[in-house]
Amino acid sequence: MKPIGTPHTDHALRVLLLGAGELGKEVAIELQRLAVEVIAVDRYPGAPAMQVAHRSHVVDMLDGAALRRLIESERPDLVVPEIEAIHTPTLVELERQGIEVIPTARATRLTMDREGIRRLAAEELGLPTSPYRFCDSEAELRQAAASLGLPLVVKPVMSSSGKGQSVVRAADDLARAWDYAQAGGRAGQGRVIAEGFVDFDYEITLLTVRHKGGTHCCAPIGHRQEAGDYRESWQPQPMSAPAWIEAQRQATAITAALGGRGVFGVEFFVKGDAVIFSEVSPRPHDTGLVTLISQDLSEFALHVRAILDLPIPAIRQLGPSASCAVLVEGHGRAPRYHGVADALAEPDTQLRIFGKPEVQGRRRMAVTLARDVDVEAAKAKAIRAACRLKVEL
Ligand SMILES: Nc1ncnc2c1ncn2[C@@H]1O[C@H](COP(=O)(O)OP(=O)(O)OP(=O)(O)O)[C@@H](O)[C@H]1O
Ligand SMILES: NCC(=O)N[C@@H]1O[C@H](COP(=O)([O-])[O-])[C@@H](O)[C@H]1O
Ligand SMILES: [Mg+2]
Repeated sequence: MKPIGTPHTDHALRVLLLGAGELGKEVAIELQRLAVEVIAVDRYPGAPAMQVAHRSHVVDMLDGAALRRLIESERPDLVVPEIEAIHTPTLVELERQGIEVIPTARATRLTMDREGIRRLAAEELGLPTSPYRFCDSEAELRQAAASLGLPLVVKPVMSSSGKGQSVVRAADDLARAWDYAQAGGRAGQGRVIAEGFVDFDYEITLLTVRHKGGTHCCAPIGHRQEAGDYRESWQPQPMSAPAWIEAQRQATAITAALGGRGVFGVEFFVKGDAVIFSEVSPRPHDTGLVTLISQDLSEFALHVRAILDLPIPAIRQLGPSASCAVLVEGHGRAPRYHGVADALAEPDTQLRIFGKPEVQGRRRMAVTLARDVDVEAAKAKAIRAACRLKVEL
């Protein structure tokens, strides 16, 4: 890795962020603190990370030719994907030509497609997962339901944050689930995964950092999801000793198979001592926003240290903590935020407002963060803060 230089000069160390949402904004801030030049890219202007980057581009990252032109003109030292919806075959080609992709181009290709990561985890590494089938038509979905049984979770193979995802509890719902997945998938029509419903006690994200000194799993993050999107997360989630050991084993195995350096968000379902792999993000995870208040080095700071080949000698926990997503529904541009003072009135409370320029439907616009004597108290405090924030569209 060349040394850190001075932004806006020939000596700058330059990072290109593919995706400029709330997670990228925090990564950009951490890079800015070290005088790394940040170039933020997204599909729309005014995206959160663009607001704190040195410069930005609006590009359709699913367009391989446009992505190649952008990367070849910027010649960044590191390409850091922040979302899944990227033309990853182009990243694979560019990596062969010497462009460094975080964590690796192959990891971004495998994880942008639920089929790639599921086959790697279940079929190559033998990790326990929900039973599953891939289906290309409603008829195949019916066959999957007959063989796997109900309930089933149906998801487009290319989607995130629960888009196009639904739970089928009765055979009558299969047609609706198929249509919903077709409308909600990122690349339009296409393949779905049908997964047997896992009846878990709780679910976790294990933030796993691969860095020059080795691999480290952060304390487990518990979270609650609604409609496939996270609502609250907390750290640490209490776990039995065998489940904790098994989750770390699986997280180490899947991240080693993906390779490269950086933070991964490894998602598991836990039932008793049984740990079932769900999926993994080869980048900071939304449920990991809680680490902005729970750790001395947040997942964003850890990602930056890992990708710049800097040491991570210790990660300190600051106390039981929680985050609460602020979802806004409606239609409007340039929202205004009321009740910020009320939201921040209690001790050990923080807020991040992402600065997204508009809402069309439902969108996560902010997150509240809280620390308290235990995770239940922290969660209640984060929810109270979120309720006090009023977003005017
Ligand atoms: N097979 C399953 N059994 C039970 N619950 C499930 C199953 N699959 C998904 N879920 C629930 O739906 C949530 C979202 O699923 P998943 O993580 O696969 O979607 P996603 O769109 O990739 O979300 P994100 O991008 O936010 O991680 C899970 O966290 C879990 O709560
Ligand atoms: N679960 C994935 C996730 O949380 N991704 C985060 O949401 C942004 C997109 O938000 P938007 O849909 O509001 O533009 C992404 O850019 C990323 O920061
Ligand atoms: Mg998920």
